[in-house]
Amino acid sequence: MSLLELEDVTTGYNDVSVLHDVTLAVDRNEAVGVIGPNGAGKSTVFKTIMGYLEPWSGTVRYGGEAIDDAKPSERVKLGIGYVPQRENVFPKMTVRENLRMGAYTLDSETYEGRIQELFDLFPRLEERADQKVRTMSGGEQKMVAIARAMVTNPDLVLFDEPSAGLMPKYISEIFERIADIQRERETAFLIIEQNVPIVLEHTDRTYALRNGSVVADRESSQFVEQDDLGELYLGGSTGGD
Ligand SMILES: Nc1ncnc2c1ncn2[C@@H]1O[C@H](COP(=O)(O)OP(=O)(O)OP(=O)(O)O)[C@@H](O)[C@H]1O
Repeated sequence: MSLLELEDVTTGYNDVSVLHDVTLAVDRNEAVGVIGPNGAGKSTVFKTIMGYLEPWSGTVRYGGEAIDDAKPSERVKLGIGYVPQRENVFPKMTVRENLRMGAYTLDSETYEGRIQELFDLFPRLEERADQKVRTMSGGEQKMVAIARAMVTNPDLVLFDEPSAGLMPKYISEIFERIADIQRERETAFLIIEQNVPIVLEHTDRTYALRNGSVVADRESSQFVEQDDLGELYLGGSTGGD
């Protein structure tokens, strides 16, 4: 049984459908990428998983149970973490205060233990625990955003464009931390990326979306070997494989 499953999900905004029969799964401790051109529906997939959008048809299951009726906050309690692409930190607050904001569902004893575990995972954040986040580098701010999503000890983290706005060396560092988290916490990741080579290098499997449909679902290494990425991205292929 997969940790997360979307089965034949169709949804959209107002009366315009954006996703068409999207079927997607993430197993425990798996890193899965979602790629596709602008407007393909990647963020819409995330909004549907978090419960900000309801499926018009189809189902979202987590741990084998349908969660279509669960509010976003209930999905966080079930174990789904989310790192949005923008506005993912509180810039005027310190690192510690940002982590506290991620912990609103925890009692204070659990929270203190959790924070120490996170500081062990992100030593640079412990050194800067009392620094205001807006004074930190882009890479460090992204570390804060990941750590904040990890406070509730999720089994699955949705990560919207880890590489956005970062220099290459920070991008590598972010993906190394994701790999550390996977290794140490057995957390699964579902990652939207515009930086296709990076996501294919760092994930086990990847879905390609185009016009709201899944046009390919393969082991990430297979995308590189099959050499049809340009075609999938720019059009020409309409079927799955
Ligand atoms: N709140 C909204 N109201 C109406 N339409 C929307 C809304 N959000 C997204 N859309 C539309 O849904 C489609 C898919 O958008 P989505 O943001 O999911 O794509 P994306 O693949 O994440 O794109 P990008 O890579 O540019 O972020 C687009 O046509 C977009 O205009």
